[in-house]
Amino acid sequence: MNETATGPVPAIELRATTKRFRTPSGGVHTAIRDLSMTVAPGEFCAVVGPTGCGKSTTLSLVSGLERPGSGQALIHGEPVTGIDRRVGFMFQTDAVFPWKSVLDNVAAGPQFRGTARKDAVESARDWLRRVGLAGFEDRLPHQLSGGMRKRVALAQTLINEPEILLMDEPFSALDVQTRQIVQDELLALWELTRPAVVFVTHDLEEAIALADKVVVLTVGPGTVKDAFRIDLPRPRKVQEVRFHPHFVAVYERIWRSLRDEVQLAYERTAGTTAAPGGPGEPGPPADTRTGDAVGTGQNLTDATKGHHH
Ligand SMILES: Nc1ncnc2c1ncn2[C@@H]1O[C@H](COP(=O)(O)OP(=O)(O)OP(=O)(O)O)[C@@H](O)[C@H]1O
Repeated sequence: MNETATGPVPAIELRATTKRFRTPSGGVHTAIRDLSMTVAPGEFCAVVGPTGCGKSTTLSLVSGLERPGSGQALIHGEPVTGIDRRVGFMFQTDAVFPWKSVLDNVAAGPQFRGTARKDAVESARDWLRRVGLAGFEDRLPHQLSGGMRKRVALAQTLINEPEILLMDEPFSALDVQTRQIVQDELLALWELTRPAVVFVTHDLEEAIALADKVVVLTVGPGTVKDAFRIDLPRPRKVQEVRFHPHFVAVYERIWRSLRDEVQLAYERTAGTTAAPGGPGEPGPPADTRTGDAVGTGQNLTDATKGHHH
């Protein structure tokens, strides 16, 4: 797919955004530099990159929590000027009211947006059923398992029917089995309303299993290094898609791009005496060819077919 100008207006667009923060010591830290990317309406985009490269900062520009120092963040072609009701969030930590029941937590969003309590509660019941929590409406959040709390968070976010869904490592605190279940639930629910998604993760397997497109950021200040199209069939089950014949090839291709950045980030934090072998290779054993890192970011590589444009 060609990402440039002529297509429909992207749901999300970052145009050459740069973001600098003041550091406690009075210096300036550039978190992202000249970062450009787009997400089409209904597209599921995962963003991977080494620690500290600016993934969360990128999300905060889309959410309106932060403004770019230069460049532009756009939603449906309009500059982001603040928190937008069309945007939903899900973060690593759950944003629940601990003193409210599960039902009231899920109903809170629509009520805040002006829906009458009765309708909000009815809709919350529907969403709790969809995430498999019928019967748990009266529990308090702390009376649920971590996986169940994630489902509450999903219901809480999706009940507002966001056109854009921003997720910052939402499942990283879960054990592997629970994570896979909740990932499948996310995909099934996403299919219902198809928001445009930006999903930040450290886990390349998760990124590929979920996304239509995986964007690799460079070591900080982050900018887009590569973007890979993931042409695995949908609907997907994350456990099954891992065994798709293309999956390992896709993984290797993207890891080759990501690996150098991870290595650089590691060497920075380890000083000049980086341990040989560095951070190691997560995931499937790769047939390790070194270093044919590609392109300058704006090209979209079809990871399943292996062309670099
Ligand atoms: N409000 C802030 N003030 C100062 N520096 C910040 C601020 N927010 C982020 N940074 C710095 O900007 C850089 C990018 O941070 P960010 O959280 O976006 O990275 P990340 O890729 O999400 O990291 P991780 O993968 O570790 O979660 C980091 O060096 C961070 O310390």
